[in-house]
Amino acid sequence: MLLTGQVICLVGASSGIGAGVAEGLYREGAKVIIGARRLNKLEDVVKLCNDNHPNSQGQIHPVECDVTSRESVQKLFDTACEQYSCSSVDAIVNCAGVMYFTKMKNAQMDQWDQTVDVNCKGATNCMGVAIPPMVEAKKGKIISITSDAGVRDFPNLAVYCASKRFVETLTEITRRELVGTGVTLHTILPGDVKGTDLLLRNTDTEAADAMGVSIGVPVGEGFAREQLIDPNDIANAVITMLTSPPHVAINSILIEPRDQE
Ligand SMILES: NC(=O)C1=CN([C@@H]2O[C@H](COP(=O)(O)OP(=O)(O)OC[C@H]3O[C@@H](n4cnc5c(N)ncnc54)[C@H](OP(=O)(O)O)[C@@H]3O)[C@@H](O)[C@H]2O)C=CC1
Ligand SMILES: CC(=O)[C@H](N)C(=O)O
Repeated sequence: MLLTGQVICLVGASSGIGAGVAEGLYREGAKVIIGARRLNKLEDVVKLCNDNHPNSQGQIHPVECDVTSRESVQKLFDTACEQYSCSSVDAIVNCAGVMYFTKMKNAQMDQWDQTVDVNCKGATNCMGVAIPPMVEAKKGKIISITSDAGVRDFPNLAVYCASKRFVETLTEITRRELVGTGVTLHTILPGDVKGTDLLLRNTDTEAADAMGVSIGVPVGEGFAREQLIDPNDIANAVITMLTSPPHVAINSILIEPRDQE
């Protein structure tokens, strides 16, 4: 097992990519605290990990967490330290995010607010909570799942693309600021990942139709292009970052379906 003994906080783990990353970390023997708002779905993830990997030396515990609240993120971090008897964690992985296709002329302002709150403020809350104890401990990795939208322009996703660029910029500047402290920052930029809940709450059918995607269904359903990557591919990218040799920092991984334009 590649991650035996590593203590890892994982937020946004109740479905999709985060649930897949949780399984990968557990499979590799990590001690994981998983967080999200839907506690019942987190409990399903714990059960799935135990059922699928009965011989793992890993541990996994669910904690209700809303990344838009700094107190809630602090509670999750503190729970990890108490549960696993440490003053900091080896890594925090942030998979929490929302994505809404919206045409700017349709002014879906509540969805824009939520995008900024979860994607941007969620990232600053994770960093604000994790960086001070990590610097004190002289070690720690902060991994944010952003998107290929962090480096590519997708029409009908202006606020989402901007939110992902925010996290890319935040990460790169913080990474440079913390050089020499032992704390490193990383992003994973996925293309389309199948089977996740990301499009379930979309409502702007005009924007979705313009992109040729179906909303209200798991990502991938109704896509013209069949080949997509899956959450386990992202889990493997996270594990690659967490297991690099000490003198190496894999700062970013852009990972897309081979045939995505
Ligand atoms: N699927 C894809 O094609 C791609 C996804 N991504 C990114 O990956 C990340 C995960 O998305 P994906 O797995 O696809 O979608 P899902 O909708 O399946 O997962 C989103 C996760 O974020 C959590 N979340 C949302 N709001 C909050 C909140 N306020 N506090 C805590 N957790 C929250 C959800 O949990 P809950 O609702 O229980 O709180 C859920 O666990 C997102 O950042 C997305 O932008 C990037 C590129 C491609
Ligand atoms: C821009 C995209 O559609 C990307 N696959 C994402 O979900 O972030």
